[in-house]
Amino acid sequence: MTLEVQSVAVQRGSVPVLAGVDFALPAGEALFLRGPNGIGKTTLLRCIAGLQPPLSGVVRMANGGAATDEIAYASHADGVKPTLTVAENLSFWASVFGASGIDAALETFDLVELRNRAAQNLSAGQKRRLGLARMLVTGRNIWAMDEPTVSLDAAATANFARVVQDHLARGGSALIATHIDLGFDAKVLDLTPFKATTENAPEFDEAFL
Ligand SMILES: Nc1ncnc2c1ncn2[C@@H]1O[C@H](COP(=O)(O)OP(=O)(O)OP(=O)(O)O)[C@@H](O)[C@H]1O
Repeated sequence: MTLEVQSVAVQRGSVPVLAGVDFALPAGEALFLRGPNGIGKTTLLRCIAGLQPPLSGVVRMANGGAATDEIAYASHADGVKPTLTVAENLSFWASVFGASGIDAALETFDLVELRNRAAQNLSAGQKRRLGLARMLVTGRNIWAMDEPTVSLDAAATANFARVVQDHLARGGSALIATHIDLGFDAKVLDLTPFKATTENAPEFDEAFL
C-alpha cells in the first residue's frame, strides 16, 4: 500500500509551481511537506488527492491501483457543510465513503457534546476538529492533510498527533503539509528545491503569458 509520486509537476492558475517532485509513502509512515508560503504545498496535495491533474508525472499506488481510491483529503476549507449538524456531517461522509458508524470519530475528536450543533455555529477550532474527524469515518488508508492544526489549541493539537500515530500503527499513512512541529518523528520533504522554472516545466508554454 505504498503511494508513489514520480516526477510530478503541478500548476496553479496556469502557472507552473513545482516540478520534478518524487517520493514514495509506504504504509505505516508519515511525510511532512514543508516549504515557504506559496511554494506549492496545497497545490501538490490537491494534485495527489485527484482534485487537479499533474502537468506531468505520475501519482499512483505501487500495486497499480488508483491513488484516489485510497486517499482522504482534508483541505484548508474543511469540507464541512454549514447547515448540517456535527453528527449529520459525519454521517453524510460515512455514507459517501461506504463506512458505518460515527461514534468513534465523535469521541476521538471530542465532539460528542457538540453532535447536535449545526456546523455553522461551531468555533473555528471545533470546525477544524470536525473536518479532521471526517478522516476517520472515510476508512481510507492515506490521509492527505493541509495545515491540519490551524485553529487547534495545544490539547487538540496533541490529540491530533496521537490520532495520526494510531492511524500509522494500524498500517495507514499520512501526508501532512504543516509549518509546525507535531511532536512525532516522520520524514520531511522540503519542496523548496522543486520550485518550477521554465526549464524544468517543459510543458509550460511561456508565450501564453
Ligand atoms: N486560485 C489561484 N490562482 C492562481 N494562483 C494561485 C491560486 N491559488 C494559489 N495560487 C498561487 O499558487 C502558488 C502555490 O500556492 P499554494 O497554496 O499551493 O502554496 P502553499 O505552499 O500551500 O502556501 P502556504 O504555505 O501559504 O499555504 C502561490 O504562488 C499562490 O499565490
